[in-house]
Amino acid sequence: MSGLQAGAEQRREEPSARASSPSRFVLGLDVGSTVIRCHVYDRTARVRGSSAQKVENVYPQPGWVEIDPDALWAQFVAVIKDAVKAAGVQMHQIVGLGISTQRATFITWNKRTGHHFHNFISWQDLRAAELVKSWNNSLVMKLLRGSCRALHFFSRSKLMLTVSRFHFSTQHATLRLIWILQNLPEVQKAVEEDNCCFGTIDTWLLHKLTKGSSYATDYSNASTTGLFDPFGMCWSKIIANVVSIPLSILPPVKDTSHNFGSVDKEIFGVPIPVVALVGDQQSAMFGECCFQTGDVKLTMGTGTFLDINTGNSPQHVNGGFYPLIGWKIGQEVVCLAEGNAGDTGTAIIWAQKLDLFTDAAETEKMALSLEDSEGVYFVPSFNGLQAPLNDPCACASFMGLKHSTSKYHLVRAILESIAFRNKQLYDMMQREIQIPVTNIRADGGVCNNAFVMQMTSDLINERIDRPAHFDMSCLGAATLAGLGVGFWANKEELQKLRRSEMVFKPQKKWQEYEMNMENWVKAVKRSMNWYNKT
Ligand SMILES: Nc1ncnc2c1ncn2[C@@H]1O[C@H](COP(=O)(O)OP(=O)(O)O)[C@@H](O)[C@H]1O
Ligand SMILES: O=P(O)(O)OC[C@H](O)CO
Repeated sequence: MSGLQAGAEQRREEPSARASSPSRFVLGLDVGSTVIRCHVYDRTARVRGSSAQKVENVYPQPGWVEIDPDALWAQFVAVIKDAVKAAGVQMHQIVGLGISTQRATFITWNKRTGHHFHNFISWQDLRAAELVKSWNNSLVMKLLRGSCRALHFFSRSKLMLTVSRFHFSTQHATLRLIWILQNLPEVQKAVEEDNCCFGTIDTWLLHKLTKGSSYATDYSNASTTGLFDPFGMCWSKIIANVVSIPLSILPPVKDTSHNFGSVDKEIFGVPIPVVALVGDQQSAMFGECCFQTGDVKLTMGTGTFLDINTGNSPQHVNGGFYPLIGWKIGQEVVCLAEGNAGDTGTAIIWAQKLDLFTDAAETEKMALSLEDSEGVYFVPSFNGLQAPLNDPCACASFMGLKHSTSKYHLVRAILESIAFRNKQLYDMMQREIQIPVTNIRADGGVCNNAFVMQMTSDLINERIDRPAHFDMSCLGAATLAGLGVGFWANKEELQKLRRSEMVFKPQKKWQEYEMNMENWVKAVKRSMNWYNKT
């Protein structure tokens, strides 16, 4: 959320909307990597009250990123109470709760006592980088890929093709979980005694909200762990067998919009039903009403996530874009292909901490006050480089610094790097996914920035629509929940409620950026494999 200066923020909204007050509401929550927020939505999908708090990541060692589950739980409960209060409504008026979460961040806990064994291990955490490298180069994986290639040749099975190209990544939960099992004997012991539960944030929040009576995840979250087979729509026996993760520690997978159980009465005074669990990118896709094949959304939050709706069957893996389940509602399954860049908002926050500016909103004017970055390039790689380069050992860097370089050039170079990464991801999507793009819609905190939005539109030569409210993960979770309890009738109704704030149209030709982008790519290449050299 832009302008979140203090630890917390509460907003009261739109008195005109209040006048026509319908008496029932749904809550949409987004547990992001930077911010945890809750909005109270009325039937017109207007926000009636909000609350947000900054997520405190813990960095116990370089490359390690964790979240304290007790702190997160306290914040989760607080933002719900504060948002409902800010909306001026009562808890009993809330008909359902939808929760969207950062994905593949996981925890394990003791099945009998409910106590967690360790902090959440974030999707940004790099502790498994060595494991990833050795597994990807292992004989087992080479044999697996080779035999699946042969099987695909005879069967034309998309699953076989996907496994033949499968590579682990640190963003998958799989090898971070293996790291935990190898390094925390207590967890390994619990697994052996059938006393260990694995959960991504959605599963663990559900466990807390229902005081241990519900244990589940949804298809969208499961499909992002790296342990799921989107073709069979179940946990992947192949991957689990290869790395020796017992399937018994994984939660049952349910529809995205589903009655997951009710919040224990002691928490909010009334038993609110939890009616949607959804991964944040899939949720943003739903909130943006990207319901048709070819619809694209570009989320620029902590990281950048570019997703395309690929219809009702998953695409096989081609290298950079990975197949995911968008959502499953009854018989309807919508699949996505996604590519991502790990460092977007993280670069803005880093620069802010260095006092290059005091508020992220200033960056736009700083960049626009210059003709160009004077040959300064930034490589956004605090968390390694994802596809198409896939290098967890790349470093973040500035190149081309001069005596004349000011903080304005540095800020412009950071913003340009976000747009260049967008272009790189968009080109990869076009190469790998043979589906014509219909609409492109942006969201996430960094889409506040008109400089980044315009430059991205120029670079990809497409119109990009920015919605009126861009907390799309909250809206997606709320609308998935609302559909589940009949608050809204169908997706057509949701489409009518969607409000666009601005459409960015290409203004400059790609050729005008070509040389700069080539230089930026050169800087990126020089930053690769850095941590192997030291
Ligand atoms: N005007 C802006 N220009 C650039 N970055 C911005 C702007 N407003 C907010 N941000 C950045 O957006 C990020 C937060 O985005 P958000 O979507 O809320 O994150 P997440 O959902 O990943 O927690 C922060 O890094 C913040 O600095
Ligand atoms: O926290 P966000 O919004 O950047 O999203 C994180 C992703 O869900 C990780 O897969």
